[in-house]
Amino acid sequence: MAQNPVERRIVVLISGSGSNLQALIDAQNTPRLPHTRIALVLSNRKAAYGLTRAANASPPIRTAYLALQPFLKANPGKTREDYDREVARIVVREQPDLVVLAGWMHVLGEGFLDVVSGHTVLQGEPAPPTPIPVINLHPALPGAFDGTHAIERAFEAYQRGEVERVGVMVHRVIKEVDRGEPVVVREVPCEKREPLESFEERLHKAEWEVIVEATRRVLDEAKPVRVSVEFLRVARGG
Ligand SMILES: Nc1nc2c(c(=O)[nH]1)N[C@@H](CN(C=O)c1ccc(C(=O)N[C@@H](CCC(=O)O)C(=O)O)cc1)CN2
Ligand SMILES: NCC(=O)N[C@@H]1O[C@H](COP(=O)([O-])[O-])[C@@H](O)[C@H]1O
Repeated sequence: MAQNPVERRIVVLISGSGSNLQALIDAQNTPRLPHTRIALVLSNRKAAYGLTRAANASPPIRTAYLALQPFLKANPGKTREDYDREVARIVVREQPDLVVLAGWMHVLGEGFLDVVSGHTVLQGEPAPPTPIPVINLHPALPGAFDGTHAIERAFEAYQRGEVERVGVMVHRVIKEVDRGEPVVVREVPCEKREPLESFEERLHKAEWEVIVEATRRVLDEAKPVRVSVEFLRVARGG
């Protein structure tokens, strides 16, 4: 009797519209992302539409909100590192197999990274049994346009002839921003003199594929799942 595949759990961190979160929601428990469930969506912006996407999912996905400035105001004397540790506490409680940064616009410091890697144990919380991998979606190719507004910066550099290639990547998250090992890299075509909007539309479509592919790849490293023929048949509405 084949064992029931072990479910893989992911936590997704967002700050905005959540179109990449939506790609993950839609891919859950399909052959693209088998036996995988989003356990929690955490946003650092209350108005992030991604929170609505999570609530509207079927079944609904639990959400949480924690922003840096309100946290500091509510906890006088606490620091950014304390905030990062609180983010880690929220995440680790879900016992995820993977954390995906899908438009999460906050640089995570050692307060977060040391907890999810198991190097630091939070008081009153069990340490994760194994280091929890963290990956980030970034709208640029490795080694260029680190940080925010990368789409616009890369697009303008291409139009000025300063770069010949643009694209998206998902990389592992380390302390150095956008310098972690690439997991999936996808070049996105760009046309000279095309409007930014048409490039952005093409780039986002690539992101929605790359984020699912990268999530599957990293999950399979730790908990490989062979998709059963029966699962495929049911998934295809057979
Ligand atoms: N330790 C890491 N943290 C994060 C990484 C990473 O690679 N290592 N990736 C980023 C995502 N990101 C680009 O891909 C990115 C997001 C935000 C910033 C940034 O400068 N944020 C400012 C606040 C900006 C704002 O609120 O609009 C900040 O954190 O002070 C840089 C890069 C996610 N985190
Ligand atoms: N530096 C990180 C960064 O710029 N991330 C970018 O935020 C957007 C989130 O869109 P979404 O909220 O619709 O998923 C995406 O374009 C992603 O590449």
